[in-house]
Amino acid sequence: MKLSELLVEGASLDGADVTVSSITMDSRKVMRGSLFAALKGTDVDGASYIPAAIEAGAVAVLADADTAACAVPIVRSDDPRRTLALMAAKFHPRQPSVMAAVTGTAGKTSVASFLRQIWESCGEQAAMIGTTGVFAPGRADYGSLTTPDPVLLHELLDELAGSGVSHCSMEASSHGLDQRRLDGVNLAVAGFTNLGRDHMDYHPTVEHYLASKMRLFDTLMDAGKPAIIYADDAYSAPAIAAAEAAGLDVKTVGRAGNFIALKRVEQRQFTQEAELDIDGEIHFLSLPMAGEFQLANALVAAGMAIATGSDPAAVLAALKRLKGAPGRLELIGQAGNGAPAYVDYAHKPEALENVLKALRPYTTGKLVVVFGCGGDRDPGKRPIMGEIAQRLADLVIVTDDNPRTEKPSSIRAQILEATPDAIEIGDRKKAIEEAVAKLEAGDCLVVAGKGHEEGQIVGKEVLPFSDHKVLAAALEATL
Ligand SMILES: CC(=O)N[C@H]1[C@@H](OP(=O)(O)OP(=O)(O)OC[C@H]2O[C@@H](n3ccc(=O)[nH]c3=O)[C@H](O)[C@@H]2O)O[C@H](CO)[C@@H](O)[C@@H]1O[C@H](C)C(=O)N[C@@H](C)C(=O)N[C@H](CCC(=O)O)C(=O)O
Ligand SMILES: Nc1ncnc2c1ncn2[C@@H]1O[C@H](COP(=O)(O)OP(=O)(O)OP(=O)(O)O)[C@@H](O)[C@H]1O
Ligand SMILES: N[C@H](CCC[C@H](N)C(=O)O)C(=O)O
Ligand SMILES: [Mg+2]
Repeated sequence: MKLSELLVEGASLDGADVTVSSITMDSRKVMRGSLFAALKGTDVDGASYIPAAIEAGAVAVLADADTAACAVPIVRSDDPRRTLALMAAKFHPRQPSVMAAVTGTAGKTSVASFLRQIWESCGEQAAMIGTTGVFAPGRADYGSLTTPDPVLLHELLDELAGSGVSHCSMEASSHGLDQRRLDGVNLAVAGFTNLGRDHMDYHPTVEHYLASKMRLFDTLMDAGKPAIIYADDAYSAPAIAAAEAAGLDVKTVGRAGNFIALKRVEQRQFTQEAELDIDGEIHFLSLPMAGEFQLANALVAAGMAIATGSDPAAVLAALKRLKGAPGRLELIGQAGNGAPAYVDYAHKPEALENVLKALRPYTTGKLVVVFGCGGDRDPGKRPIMGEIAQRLADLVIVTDDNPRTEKPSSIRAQILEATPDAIEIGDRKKAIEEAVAKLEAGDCLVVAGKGHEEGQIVGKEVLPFSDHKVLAAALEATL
């Protein structure tokens, strides 16, 4: 493709109009004919790799407006990340015709998964892109980033559209939004679940974190398009205000919802029965999963489906058959004495609090939690999560999550500061086995933090590890 055909608003070409055969933001992936996007990152400035990229065959460079001239044409931009995403969208032009993105601190993966399931059940060719991977008819790829980088994302959307996918849900992480990874995605609907403490290692303030999330509404959506907002969160009001200011068609769901109003909910151990008011009509819903937060996620997903044209009756029918996303309050099994054991992806304070509160009503004996915190991530959440576990569980086992490049024992020590009664077992497998061994009839166990993950990151290495497999084996041994 000619460079001039890839040019977008806000970018100008300094040099000849060459033919570009691929786009990349990583000098190590440059091939002959590539456009190399030199981006300022958190660790390094991509501009320092321009000579290496040209050496490797780059025929053009995309960079900051003030970048010095080099041996190849330069596309200059005041916002190179956005320009890169918009150029990638032109280079890979096809997208599923109905694209949906959901943001929020917790619930994105669940909403994206629920929305895909609803669409599928309504007969659509549906896909989802998120933390757990890419899922589409005949395709299940294990994931890495929640929101892929823009080049990969647009390539993927083009591929999905080409394979017949008409509907696609995706997660919009705050990193993804801030780094313009989703720019250029033609969104039909956007969703918001909630806002809590997360990624304070990346965002300087909560306001910055919220503003990053609100890019979904104020930059990525065209005025008049629907925004589905969960109404019962502490941050619902600012999210509604941001969406209204962007001229979106705001529809709210939840107890205070105007689009889908939750009138009543009765929790059972493995299901919940709800009454919903949609357009003045009361509908009964039996959701086949535990945890009121999952009902909140289901309402956001249902709202997004209805707002993009799905029939409300078909959507409600789909909700009755919904499956939880892998590793989200997932019941793995029961010990020989009947005590249930779950895996959950709670790796941030509000999530841990929610999951423990969701399980408490069905626990006649001890509520047992095994968890740790990831290394190279916000250390501030460690004692907060320790305090939550101390307050809401009866037996706490503090173990390792993904230590990454940090010393595992010091991560554990920061959690243990606030959970003095906890047992410390660094080895995650032993911790899970010990927890199962301590289960008595009436107890309930949740292994939190790693959810669907299939590896444990120690140093720079990913060692095979699955909470699901370890827990299932430990439970099996008690039968
Ligand atoms: C902190 C962060 O978000 N970093 C992301 C960011 O990297 P960066 O641009 O800051 O990278 P950098 O290392 O400073 O390099 C700057 C530039 O130089 C380039 N470079 C670097 C070295 C070289 O030899 N040649 C070269 O060209 C890099 O490709 C990059 O373009 O952009 C990259 C491309 O999109 C991402 O892969 C990378 O994600 C890292 C791996 C990561 O761990 N991110 C996590 C924190 C993340 O994004 N998480 C969110 C939220 C999770 C959730 O809550 O669900 C997610 O969406 O997954
Ligand atoms: N609506 C919600 N409110 C509060 N907590 C929730 C909600 N939904 C999910 N959780 C908790 O957060 C965990 C992660 O859920 P999910 O994967 O759906 O969210 P996410 O936003 O995609 O998270 P991540 O940013 O880590 O990918 C769940 O395992 C559960 O503990
Ligand atoms: N997408 C999140 C996942 C964290 C999962 C948790 N197990 C941890 O390692 O902290 C991140 O990269 O921050
Ligand atoms: Mg997710």
